[in-house]
Amino acid sequence: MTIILKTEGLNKVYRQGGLVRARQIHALNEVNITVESDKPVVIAVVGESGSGKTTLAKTLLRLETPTSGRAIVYDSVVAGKGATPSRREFLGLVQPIFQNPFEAFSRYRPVDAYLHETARRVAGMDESQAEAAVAEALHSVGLDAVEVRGKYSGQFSGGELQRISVARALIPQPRLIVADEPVSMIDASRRMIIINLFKRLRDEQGRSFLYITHDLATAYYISDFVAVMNKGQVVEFGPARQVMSDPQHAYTRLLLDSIPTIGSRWRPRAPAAA
Ligand SMILES: Nc1ncnc2c1ncn2[C@@H]1O[C@H](COP(=O)(O)OP(=O)(O)OP(=O)(O)O)[C@@H](O)[C@H]1O
Repeated sequence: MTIILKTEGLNKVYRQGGLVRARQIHALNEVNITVESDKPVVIAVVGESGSGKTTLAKTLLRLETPTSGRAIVYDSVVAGKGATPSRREFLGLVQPIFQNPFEAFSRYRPVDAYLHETARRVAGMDESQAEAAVAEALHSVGLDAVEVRGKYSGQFSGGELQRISVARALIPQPRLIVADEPVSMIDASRRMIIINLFKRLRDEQGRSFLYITHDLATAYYISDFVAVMNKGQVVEFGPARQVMSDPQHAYTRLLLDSIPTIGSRWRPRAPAAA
């Protein structure tokens, strides 16, 4: 089996304030999760604001250095002690999708220029390979390269622009895509298009996803595994169905109960009286 994602004693401590009133924030506190599988998976990371989800994403994306511990993606140590891949190898292994697609693309540069740049610089393609890869990536997210060509971010809806972000992330053919709140800025009616796209890319292209969200309903719908975070710790981790339908930790139950309709449906019913 392949180690799709493993974190070993991952810690991230931020220091805030001056010398006198310095404060330590344990954004990640001994995070240990292991996902081994022969098939690509979607791993959801849920938890309330400030629980450490984004810090975990940033650590896996090498945007933050862990204070201690390490992270492994597809059998390769990507963060912490012993991290080996070069920047280019790393970008061919892990790619990000961020929350706000309007921030990912400048208003003054056509969006396809970003896709071409990724193909040339990250994937090392020549012009004609890049042209073909951009067209193929846009096609896999349901868009037509001819219709996207030369257009600016303001000419797309949030949902379309997020699909273009996904297309950009696909160009280097990464094994894992880290998506931090990828649908929270998108019109509610369009969110499922992105969520179903992740599912399709998992099943048809073999991409795995780390899906960070506040939204337990989509986490339940899409994910194979769920990690529940609270105050920098993973308080519950396991197969999605098990975690959501039979939560073991009080915090997970609290989280599920905070969405009454979903929580009541997911929680096991009390056994009927004999
Ligand atoms: N650069 C930083 N410097 C200091 N503290 C930080 C920094 N980044 C995050 N933190 C703190 O680390 C903790 C975890 O933050 P993080 O952004 O990972 O949480 P989150 O679960 O992603 O929250 P949200 O759902 O609101 O995005 C919070 O207490 C946050 O204030």
